[in-house]
Amino acid sequence: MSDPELVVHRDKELMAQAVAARLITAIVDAQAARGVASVVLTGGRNGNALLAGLRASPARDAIDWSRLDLWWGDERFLPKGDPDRNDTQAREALLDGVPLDPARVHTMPVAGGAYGDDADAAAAAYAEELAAAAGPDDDGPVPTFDVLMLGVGPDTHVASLFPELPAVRETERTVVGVHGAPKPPATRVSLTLPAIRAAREVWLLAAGEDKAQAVAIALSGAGEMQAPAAGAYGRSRTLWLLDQAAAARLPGALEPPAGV
Ligand SMILES: O=C(O)[C@H](O)[C@@H](O)[C@H](O)[C@H](O)COP(=O)(O)O
Repeated sequence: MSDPELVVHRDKELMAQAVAARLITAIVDAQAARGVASVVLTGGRNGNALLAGLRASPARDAIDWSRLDLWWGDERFLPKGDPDRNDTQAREALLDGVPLDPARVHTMPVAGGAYGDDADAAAAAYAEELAAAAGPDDDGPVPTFDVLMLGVGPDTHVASLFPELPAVRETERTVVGVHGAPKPPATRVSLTLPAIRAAREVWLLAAGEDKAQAVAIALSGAGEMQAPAAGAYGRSRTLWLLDQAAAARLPGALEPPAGV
């Protein structure tokens, strides 16, 4: 478990550019160290904005796209190609524009596909895919992701782990079906906290004043059942990437130095 570190950017546009640059460096470093990099993508506006920023960056050519594994932290359980699916939005923002190896793009199952409308079966299949990718050096049935990104919701949810719903209490399974989510669509598939904590680095993204309270709660010692973002940490690094509006309500002791 690593303690949270905070980086506060002037606004959400600059934050997207800076996180894109940070992600390029992290991928290049992981490929240099281990040959292959693995990244877990997040849905949401900040996640999509940083992918678009990455696509626009000339430094993206430093990445060997054929040696990058992509996974998702959660998915809205909707049919293939649905514009509200996180993977559809990621493809539009970046993935369709770079030479990825399709076998390394691990999208979550679609509704109406092999698992019909059974989100629990879809989750179990994704758990198997993760287990198959885990090697002897990994601690359990999930690969050690290099970077796992999570957008933080205004209610402190991350991935599709919403406060007080059963998914946030899961301690065994690595992926679960989520039913009755307060943010549409109600049915989702999500990594659980134990799977999230398998990552080397967890990056939490929040921008805008509607996130300020959630950020303050999650970083002020709240429990993970009430504030799932508080339970999201990486093995070696937990990085909160914020804009000034989202950082505005942090208690004094947590406030980073001004002027970033
Ligand atoms: O499926 C989803 O809806 C997302 O994965 C969700 O967890 C998102 O990341 C947060 O709600 C933050 O979203 P924004 O960045 O749009 O505020």
